[in-house]
Amino acid sequence: MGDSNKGDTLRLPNGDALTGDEVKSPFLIGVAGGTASGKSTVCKKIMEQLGQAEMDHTQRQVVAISQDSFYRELTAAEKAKAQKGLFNFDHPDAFNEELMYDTLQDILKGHKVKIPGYDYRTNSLDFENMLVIYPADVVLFEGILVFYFPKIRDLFHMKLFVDTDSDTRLARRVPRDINERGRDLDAVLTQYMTFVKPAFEEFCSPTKKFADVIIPRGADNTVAIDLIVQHIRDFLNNRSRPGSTGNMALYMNLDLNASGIMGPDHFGNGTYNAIRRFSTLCKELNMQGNFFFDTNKNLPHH
Ligand SMILES: Nc1ncnc2c1ncn2[C@@H]1O[C@H](COP(=O)(O)OP(=O)(O)O)[C@@H](O)[C@H]1O
Ligand SMILES: Nc1ccn([C@@H]2O[C@H](COP(=O)(O)O)[C@@H](O)[C@H]2O)c(=O)n1
Repeated sequence: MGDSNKGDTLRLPNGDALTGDEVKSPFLIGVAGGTASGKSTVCKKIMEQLGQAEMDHTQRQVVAISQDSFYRELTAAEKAKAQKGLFNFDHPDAFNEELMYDTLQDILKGHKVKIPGYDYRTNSLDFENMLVIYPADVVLFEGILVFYFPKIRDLFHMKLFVDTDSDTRLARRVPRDINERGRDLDAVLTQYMTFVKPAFEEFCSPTKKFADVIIPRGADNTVAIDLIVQHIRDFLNNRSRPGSTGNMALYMNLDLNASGIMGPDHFGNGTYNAIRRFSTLCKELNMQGNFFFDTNKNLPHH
């Protein structure tokens, strides 16, 4: 970070100030996309390529969290409905928005947090298997509706949308739900037609416009994943550089389409060069159809 930033107030993407010990705030990446689009697989690949997957949880620089941990607890009547496949888990009301927001805020403040796992067989949060999220440099938060709630959307430094066609998603969801989530074929198809598909069209798909980067074909798009991995590497290197304040928000919260207005005086030269490299690569990949970069920046947010 250049001297020009000394004494600046460090801020989260939503404008909240960070002070003192809180400056080791992680770079928060939102990963949205329809069911079975490959969100978890993309996150897993990113973690693997960064050598994080095999690392002890307490030591990881990059961690991934699922929005499923923020489903709200169901009433007895809702549980009964869910067991018959009659509860809509794809509607925004199925999530605990406040808890999700507070937890992400805690993470951005560099705090250790505990979140429950999720058990699809019982449609309930799994408090027996709490996940401890240790402070990290980069946090990936993935889920179908991570860009739906404006307050939460504004917390992300970077927003990725995994864009896989709906036939492929359904073809992947069916075996996954049968083999891993304890469902039968009829129930999967009925739930898909009754809730999943209409909710995708109403709530998830429209959030694609908020993405900074759209990844066609999900985890198959190795070019896009390599680029994102390289970008995160640049971050991690920049953060560990002597003299860096460690504040990712100042590094990342920028409009690359307008990056021509920023000169090396704004950042250290290493950071500036990393941004330029990223920007150039994005333009090239965009032209090759591997990546859509910031396509809808000017659309209204609602
Ligand atoms: N590129 C891919 N090729 C083949 N199968 C895939 C691919 N990406 C994901 N899958 C499979 O599809 C299913 C859904 O993928 P997942 O990453 O869990 O999606 P999401 O997190 O978006 O629901 C999983 O069984 C996963 O193994
Ligand atoms: N008890 C539950 C909770 C969620 N679902 C479905 O999971 C989908 C979201 O997870 P992905 O990994 O597919 O993104 C969502 O479409 C819900 O329908 C469920 O079936 N049961």
